[in-house]
Amino acid sequence: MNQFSAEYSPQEIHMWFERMQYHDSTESSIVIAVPSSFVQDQIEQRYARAIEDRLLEISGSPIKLEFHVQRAASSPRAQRSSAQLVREEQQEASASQESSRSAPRLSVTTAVKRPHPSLNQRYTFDNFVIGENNNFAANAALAISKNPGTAYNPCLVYGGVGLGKTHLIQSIGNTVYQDIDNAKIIFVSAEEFTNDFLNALREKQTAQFKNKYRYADVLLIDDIHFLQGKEETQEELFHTFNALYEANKQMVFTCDRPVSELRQLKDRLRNRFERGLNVDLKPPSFETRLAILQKKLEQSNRNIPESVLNLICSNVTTNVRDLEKALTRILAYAELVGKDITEEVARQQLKDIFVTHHQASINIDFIQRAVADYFNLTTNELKSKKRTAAIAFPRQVAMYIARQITELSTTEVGLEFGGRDHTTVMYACQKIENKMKSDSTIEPMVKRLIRDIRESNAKG
Ligand SMILES: Nc1ncnc2c1ncn2[C@@H]1O[C@H](COP(=O)(O)OP(=O)(O)OP(=O)(O)O)[C@@H](O)[C@H]1O
Repeated sequence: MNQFSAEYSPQEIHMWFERMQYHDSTESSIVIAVPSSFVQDQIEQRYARAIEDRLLEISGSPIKLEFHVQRAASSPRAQRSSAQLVREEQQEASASQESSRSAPRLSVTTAVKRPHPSLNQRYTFDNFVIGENNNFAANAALAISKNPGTAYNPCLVYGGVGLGKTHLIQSIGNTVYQDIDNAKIIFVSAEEFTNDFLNALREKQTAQFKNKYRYADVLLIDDIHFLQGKEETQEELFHTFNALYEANKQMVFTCDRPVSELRQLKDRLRNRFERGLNVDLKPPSFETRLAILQKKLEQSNRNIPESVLNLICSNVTTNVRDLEKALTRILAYAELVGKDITEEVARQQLKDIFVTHHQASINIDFIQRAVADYFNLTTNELKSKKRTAAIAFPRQVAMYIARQITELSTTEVGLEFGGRDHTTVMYACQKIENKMKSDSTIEPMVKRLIRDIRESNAKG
């Protein structure tokens, strides 16, 4: 390391080199122990190539640098949460940055930059309210943004409409963009990726296309369910995926359902998506909905009575975008018409948004009531934890019907049946499908129930 001291500042040596320890070696590699993935990533990006070049000079044969993350079990540092560690290391990194020379590849930056051209500046972690429905996904996204290309790669965030998927992956992009100089961040919807690819084919510019996507440091693709049935684009994404994965570049995708439920997706691409961390976003609880509205009010420096906030949160339950829409409308009304916002005004102005949400929930209520009546049970029994055959089978029928005639995902159906997991719903649907094949009485029964439910729903 002596030769390095002439080239690097004392701060850099203290910050990075003194945190490396010899761990192991083979003929062609040296394994270095480091205290965290973040340190590993930084060393890889800043110095690995220079160290490997120096090792080649000294030994005359290529020696690869490998890393082993080793946290001291008993140190107070090790007892802190990984999020705290990431934060601390990030702060230390920023502090040491001032005195470090500019790195040849990616390096941490402290200056606030101009917005990224394809990212919405509003989509940041600061603006994202974390509740029980999204804390796993939000913390994963936060960890990725501090340490791209390491622990959670690839990551797939899935969930229903308007629950914050785009907000979360763009927050990753915005954070990496602000924190790391020269990081090449690509955010596209799956539709844009497809169009880009088809244009490249048409214009015979596939080499440019490959250069664009296969040299990204962070690739963010929104709404991958759009790729269903698009075999050529899937094939191209498969190769893009492999190139980035091999190069330890971060990929994050979003989808409106678990990948296992995407029907027209090639297995090998599905396997790639499933290889990393898959996290879901559920609809927010009443308290989280309230916190989201309060945050939006705070940001716009406005205020509305608590009773109106409660009214909105009680009536808009499954979609944060609609929650925002309701708030925006009521604030605009107050400003343009100059009236105080009362519960009555809110009820009047938000009638259509409220009705849409009630209709969405009526379907599943109808289904549960109709199925419970048919089997002479109560809806509470259907939603209960009881697993006796007399209840389990009707519950599976109700779940199957819910999947057939509503837009709800398996995650959402699971929530409506006492907070069950989406895999339970998938299992139930499979079970009913099998029974319909093996027992000729089942299919007519399910079809009749579906017809009755549709008719009574139409009558209102
Ligand atoms: N937890 C949250 N805190 C604050 N705002 C949120 C939260 N979740 C969602 N939003 C806001 O709700 C709106 C919809 O979110 P977003 O577009 O990210 O949803 P989505 O899941 O990508 O929807 P879609 O499936 O329609 O693409 C955005 O304006 C976003 O900022």
